[in-house]
Amino acid sequence: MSKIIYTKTDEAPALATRSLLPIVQAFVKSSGINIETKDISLAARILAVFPEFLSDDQKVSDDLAVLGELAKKPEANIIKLPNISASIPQLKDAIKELQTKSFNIPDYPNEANTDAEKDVKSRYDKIKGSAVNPVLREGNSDRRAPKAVKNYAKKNPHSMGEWSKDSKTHVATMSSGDFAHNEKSVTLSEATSVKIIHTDTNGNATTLKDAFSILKGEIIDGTVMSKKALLAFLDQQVDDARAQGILFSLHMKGTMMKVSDPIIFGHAVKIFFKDVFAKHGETIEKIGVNVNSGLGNLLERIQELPDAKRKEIEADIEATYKKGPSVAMVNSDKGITNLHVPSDVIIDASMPAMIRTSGQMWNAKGQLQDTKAVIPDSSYAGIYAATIDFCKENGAFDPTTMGTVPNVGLMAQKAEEYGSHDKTFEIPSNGSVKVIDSNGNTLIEHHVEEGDIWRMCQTKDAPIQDWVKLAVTRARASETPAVFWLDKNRAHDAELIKKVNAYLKDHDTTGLDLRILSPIEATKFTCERLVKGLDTISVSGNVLRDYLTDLFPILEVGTSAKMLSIVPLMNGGGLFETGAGGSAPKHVQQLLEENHLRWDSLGEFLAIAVSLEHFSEVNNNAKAKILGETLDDATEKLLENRKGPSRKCGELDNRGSHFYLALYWAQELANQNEDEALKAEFTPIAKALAENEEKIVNELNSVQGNPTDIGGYYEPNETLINQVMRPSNTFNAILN
Ligand SMILES: NC(=O)C1=CN([C@@H]2O[C@H](COP(=O)(O)OP(=O)(O)OC[C@H]3O[C@@H](n4cnc5c(N)ncnc54)[C@H](OP(=O)(O)O)[C@@H]3O)[C@@H](O)[C@H]2O)C=CC1
Ligand SMILES: O=C(O)CCC(=O)C(=O)O
Ligand SMILES: [Mg+2]
Repeated sequence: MSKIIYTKTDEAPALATRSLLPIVQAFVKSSGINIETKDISLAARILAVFPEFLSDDQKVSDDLAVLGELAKKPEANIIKLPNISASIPQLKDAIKELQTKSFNIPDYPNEANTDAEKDVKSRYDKIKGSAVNPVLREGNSDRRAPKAVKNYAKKNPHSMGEWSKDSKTHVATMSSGDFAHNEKSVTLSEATSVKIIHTDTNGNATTLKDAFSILKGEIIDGTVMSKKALLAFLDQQVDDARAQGILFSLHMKGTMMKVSDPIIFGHAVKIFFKDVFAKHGETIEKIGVNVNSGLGNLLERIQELPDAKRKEIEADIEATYKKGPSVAMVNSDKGITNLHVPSDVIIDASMPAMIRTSGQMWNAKGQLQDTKAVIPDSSYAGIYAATIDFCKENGAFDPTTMGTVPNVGLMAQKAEEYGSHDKTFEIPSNGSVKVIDSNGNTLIEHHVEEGDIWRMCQTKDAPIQDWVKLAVTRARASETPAVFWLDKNRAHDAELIKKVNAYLKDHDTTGLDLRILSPIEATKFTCERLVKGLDTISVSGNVLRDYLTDLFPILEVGTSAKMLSIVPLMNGGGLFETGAGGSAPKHVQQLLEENHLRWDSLGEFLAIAVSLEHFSEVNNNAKAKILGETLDDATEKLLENRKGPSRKCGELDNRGSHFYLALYWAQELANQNEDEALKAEFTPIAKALAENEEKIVNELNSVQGNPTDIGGYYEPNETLINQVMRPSNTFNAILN
């Protein structure tokens, strides 16, 4: 029998699941709809790959692999909540927590020398970073703000910091030597296989990656980030931030770009603290500091040193801060800077948050200050620069009047940069890197130097065809202009543009406004329309999909959590992602400190509704359709009545908002006349929920205000977490 899969993930969304899922299961049970969970949390993914270290009752199945297979089948119907894309510090924390819970898994080897260590490290490296989404995304992305969400934001605008023409905030990006400028791109006219070979200046060749197959029509790119150019750029930016008296802030995607970006992050830490590294380099090396894991790793490792040496290093770090520039802070109370942990500042969320806050970030004193946003590679930095320039010129966007920017994103089958990590290499020595096909022809070649970061990306043809079709379908369905964000002067985009022009001919595009603009031009065009209240679809590649589906939603509706996020799978199934945001670690902290969860499950509500609709179509189940439609109506009512979670302790939180969803959903089901059985079932439930509203809300809100314990962070205790997330006996009894 076909079923809906609901994913168990991490942090705030996983907490919310413990409250929301029992409600949804209770509502759909009588309609022959089975909702099953699959555990793709970081903890479960770790346990799944180390069975031989676990006792039989500790072993877990590899649910991610199961879902990866399912995503390729027509019966797939998966609701995917955001999960942790773990940086090394997060991975190590999770390992430590599991070990204290008597899971006898191995440590993460900082350096792997023996075969056994290499094996352990390679298993962990597959779990690291963005390891879930790319496996499930067997389709392209269709993300937008539903009308009800947009209308709610217009009537209840979120705060927007003002912009001044004299703001010193700006984006700093490289003008040569980076990935954007060194890119070479080829479209394969026939299927082949390629290997990646490094040859040093003495002619010694090393295989970086053994032959792997490339499909006919596939686009492949190779490019390189010059270490020399990067270091010079970073050094210059530190000096310039100091001279201008603004914050230094680095914005990377260390999670999805899990090989390249931590290396770049490490270089930034070293350059920023160059006096410290110059003086103590040897000691730092000896105690095994991994600077790619951030300043946090250095501060942790020096605790092992004798007191005097440690204090000396700490004093030199202090001196660097004093000399300036000031660094943007993640948490000024705790002294955590942007350079502490690579996963604390993730560009898709961090840049829009800054733009929403007048282009300012927090300094060490806890005050907002103008900022230099350092985005080394220039491939996509220009969109933020253009948005910032637009705000300087025109002032902040106005959520009560601005239009909307839905996105159609090319992401299927690990498209573009986000699939490049297994083909990204930190170059060991000067020489060349070549991509060579099965006939021995060199397709791409770069001269490289020691420490450069070389990478290759792939984009398959079938996903491109599907993406063009999705763009035309969406432009037609919403009668909205659609812009392909592609730069004819960039090697990869030039190849893609040829395909877009060819595949657009497969569709009826009469009357549609479709254009191709460079990302910077597209930003200007879109922003100019936005302030006039006009909508524009962005049709973009994978990285811009990620950036744009946070940037515009955060400006328009305050958070990307409110987005409808559909992935029509290429083989006919449906993957319904919830929102476009992440796992919000700050929200867990608040729950632990004061038992208030401000996570908004709106994205989940929207995803469940479309999943039910998809289920009804595939299984010819009319009840599922009614459940989906009534759920959407309930969500709209919830927005109208402002029953979303508040940020403040003591007020309605995530759990309370779920109660209202249940109340309104039951009422909608009781009020519909299409299905008598559902009406009869939900009439008394709606009545009971309404009669007990005050009592239930009181039971849900009165638990707030005290610290709470869920018995773990990555692997919480099931009993405790369920108790915390379902504290109303009255509500639970009605659901049962
Ligand atoms: N699809 C996925 O699986 C994704 C996973 N991630 C992962 O999430 C983690 C955190 O990433 P980060 O970049 O900080 O992004 P987040 O989206 O988690 O956080 C940014 C901020 O957005 C707000 N926010 C996000 N979602 C919600 C929600 N549902 N309800 C209310 N507010 C929300 C919160 O603001 P405030 O605190 O002000 O309330 C939050 O602090 C990382 O591990 C990252 O890899 C990130 C993006 C997508
Ligand atoms: O997979 C991840 O790490 C995050 C994904 C993401 O940010 C997105 O797809 O919007
Ligand atoms: Mg994102």
